[in-house]
Amino acid sequence: MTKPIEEAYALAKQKYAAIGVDTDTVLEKLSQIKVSLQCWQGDDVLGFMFPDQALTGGISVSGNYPGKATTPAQLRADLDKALSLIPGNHKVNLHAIYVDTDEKIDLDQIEPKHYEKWVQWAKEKGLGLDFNPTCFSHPKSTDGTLSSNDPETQAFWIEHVKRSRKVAAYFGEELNQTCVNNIWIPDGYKDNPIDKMSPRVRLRDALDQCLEEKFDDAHMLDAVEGKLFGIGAESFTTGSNDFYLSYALTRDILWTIDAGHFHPTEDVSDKFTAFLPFGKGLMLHVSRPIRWDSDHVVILDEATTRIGETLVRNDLLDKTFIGMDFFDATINRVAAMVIGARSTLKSLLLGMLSPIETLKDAESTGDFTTRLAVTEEMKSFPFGAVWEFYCQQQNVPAGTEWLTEVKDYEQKILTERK
Ligand SMILES: C[C@H](O)[C@H](O)[C@@H](O)C(=O)CO
Ligand SMILES: [Mn+2]
Repeated sequence: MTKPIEEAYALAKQKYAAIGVDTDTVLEKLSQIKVSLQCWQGDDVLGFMFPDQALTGGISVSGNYPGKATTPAQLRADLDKALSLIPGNHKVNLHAIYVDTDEKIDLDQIEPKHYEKWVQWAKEKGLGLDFNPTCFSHPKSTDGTLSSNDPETQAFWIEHVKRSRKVAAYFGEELNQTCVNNIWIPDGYKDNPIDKMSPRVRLRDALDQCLEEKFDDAHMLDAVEGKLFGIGAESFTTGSNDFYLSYALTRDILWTIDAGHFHPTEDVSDKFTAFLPFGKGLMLHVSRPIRWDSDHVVILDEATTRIGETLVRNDLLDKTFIGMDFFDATINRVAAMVIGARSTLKSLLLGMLSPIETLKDAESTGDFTTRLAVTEEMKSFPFGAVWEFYCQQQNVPAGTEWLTEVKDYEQKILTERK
């Protein structure tokens, strides 16, 4: 422990204690939270199955920063580096295309054995894993996937999603913790469709087939991720947010809320308490949309802060799986992971460091003056001192020192990659 960090924490602790917040308890609580680090930030969403296939599905990565991972071993090394700079014990989120096998297989052939090395690594590092079927960047995804009106194409994707659920359940069993299997498809139309019903009925029925096999909730939970629009599907998204909200509620599965998948002025955090009185639980894709679903690296902006605050203030952490979803190739990809994860954790810490009961009391007695005054004053409380102490406690660099480590890694490892 460095002395200045300890001293600053001692002062901060007193200041928070004066308003009824016990910082030691807060840090203990924060250390229990897992965020799921999306592996696809490490290689621009290419994966190892068809790495030469262009990224499709209306999502896009910009930039060409040197050193992206091109093998599973490289990606794991990058994740190791990133995780060593993020306080706490977390999960890694894989897409199906991140197989680690010498076999030449297609998406409708994946099996748990193709991901064994990921599981072995996760066990060694004490990590959890999440999973996603990859319903894009594939020759069969150009005209729809699960909602395709071509029975052969649709059957291919149903098989892929069924197999993805088996892989997810295998992860959960092996790692003894829930693996979320998140289903997102890019199906939609560039221009106004005439028939808006049939694609959605096909999607509903296809999903019902995918979900037929039952798994233990302790190992695998299904989640469905809606979206407003994608590039090339601006007029109609089959798996829209309303569609999946209804689907998740009626099938008792998780609803995935991606921060970039709504109208820009919507407050995504406001959706948590609209869904959870009825729904099983949420999966979050914490992201940063700039004008569109641009998947910028998460920072501690107002939207992210509101996500953290809402989860904490409303006691939603037990029902919410927190993942991140961004991919930026204009900066060092390992740094991107670290920045996004640290910022997400900071939003949770900020939420925990408020005098929630005092604020709730003020609100329930109609004292909105106190509610506004205290929340504003909290913004200049010594949150940074608590964060730095937490980093130190968790044996990760407290401040920008982590960047020195990433720069060093870049020089020694990333720049050597072809
Ligand atoms: C890789 C994608 O981000 C992802 O699977 C999906 O979650 C999404 O957000 C598409 O916009
Ligand atoms: Mn997403």
